[in-house]
Amino acid sequence: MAFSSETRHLRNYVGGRFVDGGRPFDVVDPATGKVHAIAYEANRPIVDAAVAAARRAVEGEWGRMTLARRRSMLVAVAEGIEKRFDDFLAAEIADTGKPHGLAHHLDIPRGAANFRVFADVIANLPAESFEMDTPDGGRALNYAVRRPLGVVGVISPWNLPLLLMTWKVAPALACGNAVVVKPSEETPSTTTLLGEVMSAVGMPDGVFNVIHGFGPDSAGEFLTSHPGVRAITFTGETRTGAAIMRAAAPTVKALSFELGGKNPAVVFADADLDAAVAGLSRAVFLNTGQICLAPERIYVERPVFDAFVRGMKARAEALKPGLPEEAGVDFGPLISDEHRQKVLGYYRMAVEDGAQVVTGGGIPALSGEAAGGFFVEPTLWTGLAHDARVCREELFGPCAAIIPFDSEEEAVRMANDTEYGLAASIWTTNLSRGHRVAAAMEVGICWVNSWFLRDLRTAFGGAKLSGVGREGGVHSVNFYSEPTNICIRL
Ligand SMILES: NC(=O)c1ccc[n+]([C@@H]2O[C@H](COP(=O)([O-])OP(=O)(O)OC[C@H]3O[C@@H](n4cnc5c(N)ncnc54)[C@H](O)[C@@H]3O)[C@@H](O)[C@H]2O)c1
Ligand SMILES: O=C/C=C/C=C(\O)C(=O)O
Repeated sequence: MAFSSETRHLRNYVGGRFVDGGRPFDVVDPATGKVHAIAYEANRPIVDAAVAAARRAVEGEWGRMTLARRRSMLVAVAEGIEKRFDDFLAAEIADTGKPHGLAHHLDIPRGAANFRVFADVIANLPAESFEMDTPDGGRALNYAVRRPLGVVGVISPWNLPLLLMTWKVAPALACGNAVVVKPSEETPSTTTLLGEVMSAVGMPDGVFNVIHGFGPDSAGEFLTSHPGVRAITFTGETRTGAAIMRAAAPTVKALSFELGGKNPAVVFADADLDAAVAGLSRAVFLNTGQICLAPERIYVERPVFDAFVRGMKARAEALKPGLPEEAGVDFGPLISDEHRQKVLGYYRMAVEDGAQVVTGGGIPALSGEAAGGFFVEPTLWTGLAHDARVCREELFGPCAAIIPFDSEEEAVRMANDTEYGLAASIWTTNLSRGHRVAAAMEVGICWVNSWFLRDLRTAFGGAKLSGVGREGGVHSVNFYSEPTNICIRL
């Protein structure tokens, strides 16, 4: 599969080779609305074969490999991605329509970085150890060794396809597991390419498997209900997480979920306003708002409210929508027409609920190929009640409601008044306030005077309906392996 002009065929990757079979389905380029690839939906026998291949890998060469060798395989995968950087870039851009610069700076480099980081993390783990008295006056030593879980199912979304998939695959492999990955049906290309890289670097057969398809009654459900899979790691919508939990319950699998959000940002009057406008306009509009960490509610202290809104409006209106490779384009389409209809429905709902539309609210006028793409305008609202539906439900679009507040207490209360709890972003130059408000946020990740600044060793995940568990650094290791305590009478 060279990522050039012709329609690509994305096959399932099982036991170290691409296999025939499965019902074909179209993969659409959201920037043009045109089909650019055909993927093959894995049926139950293909999923069974993938799980069996993964099992054999864990029990075979991969399971017996030294840590040093396993780590060097992870580094080889990172290098393999870098070697085919342009192919990954073209594949990610074709699936998502995102601007070239964004995929170039974020998605593909992070795909490689995820493998390097976990090759390091796994080499630097302390072993737990406790010495104890025995009832007869002797001594015993306890220590724990980590063992892989076995076969791990990875289910990933479409917004940052390579980044979010490798964020799970890399630590799972670092811990000695084998994986069966089901990428989003909207964005199957980079995961398929990773299969080619795995073969090229000599990864043992079955360590990495790819099954394409959908959720219910398709590859996703076959995987999450499979008795041979010991754990499911999932990123996506909260209600999909609930469905996966049900499917996984009869075989009591370990679960790690990174789910939806309705993230708040809080801008205090003492903030560096230019920095807040620059930081939050990036946060709201990057990847066309399709980042789980993006704020969709911005609370602004009243004295700086008007100036903040003016600044955000100017930034929104300076964005240039268009085809990914077009010069100056920094704003891509939404992932699908279906998602666009959902976002536009919320745009209408905001107006019905009394919003003043500061900017946007519709579809940009584009000509040429981009006219067939799934674009919407970057959109900002004021005048919405804090409990309006647009302020409560995740839109996953390039938009935010901007709401004034008068006291720190009120800001904290409104920010936390949500069933989600993924991320928050606080803007202030008051050091004590920054620490205080950050610690009061009911979220998994809180940034102060920044957003989406990532140290991959830190805990990442969501509170409340935004997730189950934490990944990142040792937190990933704690999910993808389990300790066996060994107690030795001395
Ligand atoms: N918390 C995070 O780190 C994080 C990161 C990125 C995206 N997200 C969330 O992801 C959502 C957007 O992504 P999406 O639309 O691809 O999510 P989604 O839940 O629709 O799909 C995610 C994946 O789950 C699969 N799936 C769907 N139904 C399934 C089922 N019943 N059984 C098994 N698999 C099933 C899909 O095919 C896809 O691969 C947003 O809600 C966003 O907030 C969260
Ligand atoms: O859309 C969600 C973005 C999640 C980001 C990460 O999981 C990460 O940076 O590791």
